[in-house]
Amino acid sequence: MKNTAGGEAAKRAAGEAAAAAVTDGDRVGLGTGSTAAHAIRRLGERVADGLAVEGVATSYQSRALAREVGIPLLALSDVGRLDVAVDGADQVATDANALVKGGGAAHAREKVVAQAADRLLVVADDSKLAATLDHPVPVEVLPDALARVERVVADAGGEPTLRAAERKDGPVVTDNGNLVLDCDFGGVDDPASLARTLSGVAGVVEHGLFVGLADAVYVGDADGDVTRTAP
Ligand SMILES: O=C[C@H](O)[C@H](O)[C@H](O)COP(=O)(O)O
Repeated sequence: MKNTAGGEAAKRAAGEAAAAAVTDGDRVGLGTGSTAAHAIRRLGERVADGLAVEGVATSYQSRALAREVGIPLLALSDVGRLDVAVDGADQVATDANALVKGGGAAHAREKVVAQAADRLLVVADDSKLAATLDHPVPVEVLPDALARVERVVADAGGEPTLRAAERKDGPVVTDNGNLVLDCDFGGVDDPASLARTLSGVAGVVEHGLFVGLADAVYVGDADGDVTRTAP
């Protein structure tokens, strides 16, 4: 669904619905990706109409978009608490309790923002829902720890693939200067347990399993309808 007109309508509907839940005076985490971008654009329109918010970007991309649409920005490094964050996901468990994120390699900053926010609003089109998470889990890795992390992931039953750059020879390098392993574990029956395992490995900067962080999930469909669910 990602590049279809229906997919785009679904993403827009979800993003704009979550942007409507931001209130005057909020400090807002601005997620990364094509769905969060719709929320950022809508927030920019609301700022132009007088909404007073301050944004904290999760990536180069979301910072550039927020500047373009006129959202005042604070640096993530200066902010310890946010009122709300709006962010996308690569896959969402139907019980809304666990997500896979990091398709754009922004999940480390996204998780800092998600944990800092009083409310995390997740936005997604309906193709992202899954009863069992089976999307490869992005793992951001210190370059020197690559071989070690690959080994641990394999021992845990995963198949790690170093993410390759497009239009550049070699690997993706994150905004933080690290590498990304996309780790295919098949179906993840216990996301919390896998999250603990990955977090315990030295050299793992952050992984893309977000467990128990979402406060609401806005799911859009091709007709532009949005369902809001909470775990
Ligand atoms: O690193 C990127 C983020 O986690 C994105 O929020 C995620 O990949 C979803 O992106 P999109 O809305 O473009 O599918």
